[in-house]
Amino acid sequence: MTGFYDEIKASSGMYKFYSNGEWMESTSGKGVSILNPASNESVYQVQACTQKEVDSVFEAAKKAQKAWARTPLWKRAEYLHKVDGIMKDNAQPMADALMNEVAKGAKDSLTEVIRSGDLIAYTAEEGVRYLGEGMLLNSDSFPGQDRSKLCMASKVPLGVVLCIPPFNYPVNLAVSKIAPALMAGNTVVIKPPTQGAVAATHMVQAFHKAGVPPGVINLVTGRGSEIGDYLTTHALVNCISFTGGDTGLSICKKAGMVPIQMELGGKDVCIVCEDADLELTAKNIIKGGFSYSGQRCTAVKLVLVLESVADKLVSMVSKQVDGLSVGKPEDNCTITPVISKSSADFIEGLVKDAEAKGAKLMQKYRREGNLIWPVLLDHVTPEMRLAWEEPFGPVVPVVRVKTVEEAIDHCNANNLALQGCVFSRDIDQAIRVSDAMETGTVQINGAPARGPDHFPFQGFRDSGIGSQGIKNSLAMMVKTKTTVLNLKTPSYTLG
Ligand SMILES: NC(=O)c1ccc[n+]([C@@H]2O[C@H](COP(=O)([O-])OP(=O)(O)OC[C@H]3O[C@@H](n4cnc5c(N)ncnc54)[C@H](O)[C@@H]3O)[C@@H](O)[C@H]2O)c1
Repeated sequence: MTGFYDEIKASSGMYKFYSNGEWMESTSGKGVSILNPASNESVYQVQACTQKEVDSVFEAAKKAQKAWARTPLWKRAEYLHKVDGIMKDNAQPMADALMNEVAKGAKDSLTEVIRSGDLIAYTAEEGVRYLGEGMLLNSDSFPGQDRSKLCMASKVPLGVVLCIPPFNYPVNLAVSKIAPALMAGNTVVIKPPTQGAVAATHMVQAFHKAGVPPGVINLVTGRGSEIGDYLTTHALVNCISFTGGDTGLSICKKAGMVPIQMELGGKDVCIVCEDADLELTAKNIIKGGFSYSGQRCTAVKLVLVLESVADKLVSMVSKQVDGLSVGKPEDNCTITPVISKSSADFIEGLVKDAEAKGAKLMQKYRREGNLIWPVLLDHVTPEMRLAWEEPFGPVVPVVRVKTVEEAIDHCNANNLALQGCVFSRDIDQAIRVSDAMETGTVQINGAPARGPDHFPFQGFRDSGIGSQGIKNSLAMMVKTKTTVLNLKTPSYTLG
């Protein structure tokens, strides 16, 4: 009996890439090893695709696009609903891959797959309504015009969309690009992160099994640093949808005349006012700062607390940090090994810098391989790197401020401006602070979060271009086309 995922793997054990409806092995004969963050040992191998293979997937995507755009909207939605069901029915191996590649807790790995299915289904539902709507404009509303021109504005596909997700949500942040792109009549080429590539490969099998036509979805694997530039500057790319870190800034500089969607890094601040509910605040700092070891773009990455309540808050948060579970993703620990040795070294560098400059570590710093025990750092000052840089690890710095304005100024002085949050019992004050914070989203009395996935989601300044969230993502996957009907004589509807 053959299994659902059998064909995505070669007899050598290496995972295949997917081009024009077929699972294939690269002619390079080379693989890219994927290291398990817990052991730093190779756990999977994916194909190191060649530039010629990149060309062929783009050609397949381009060739398939017109026929896909001609497929009725309801039918595209039907395919996506089918993918949702198939993904959920075959979720466990995909979740296992996530656990092995990116050390995400077992339960959270499964949740990512299920949430991704939900996102696909919601996008199909929203897509049939949103994309089905156009606009009719009459010329006589503009000064000096009569009603002899009728303008029909409709939403048309962009063409081939290149989707590049990051390691921390390689399935969810892939489908958040793929589903709106496909609904809008585009075809896609996906380049998953190296760690996360096997989970993404499993995900593509759900599209294959749902009968999505050849060329509509394609997947290439290889090191971003090796084929990344070739992909993003490819002549057949019509849109780049990217989520990741600083790499996005350099992609923006190199990309040509194509729409770009960027969801980049964050330094999400948590402003704690004097009248905040400290129990609620502490709970949210723990959840926001430490879940998935702080490797979330929306993790709380800096607490800015008013001096008068700082001692109490720090003590409450610190007690809960002591109670966090640390260990293996298989055991559903909150704190698991961070993605790589270089990431662990980077985080350690930030902690050591802060310690050397006088920050008070509330927990003893401890590291074994890529596993870093959670640590809260009090008395962090603007001279320390941790006050500004994104650790992407289980490390939360606290800066004590004299006024709310000082906290707002710190927030706005950072080029990273994804999300932030403010805790206050006074809703007028909370709104005032929220309005003054120049970040893409501000949560009032709650931790930063991307979900639910239909909420608009965007970063300001170096944190992004464009707005995602299901409806906004659909809007970014189309361009406007207008058809103007010119009448020989003006015509007016009289009722
Ligand atoms: N704003 C958001 O929605 C959001 C969500 C999740 C993660 N992030 C950010 O992502 C970062 C962590 O993820 P990461 O380490 O995977 O980011 P990264 O920038 O290192 O990698 C992101 C993706 O880019 C690929 N890549 C690398 N070099 C490339 C190149 N030259 N051309 C094209 N692609 C290339 C990688 O293979 C990966 O798929 C953090 O900064 C985090 O804040 C942002």
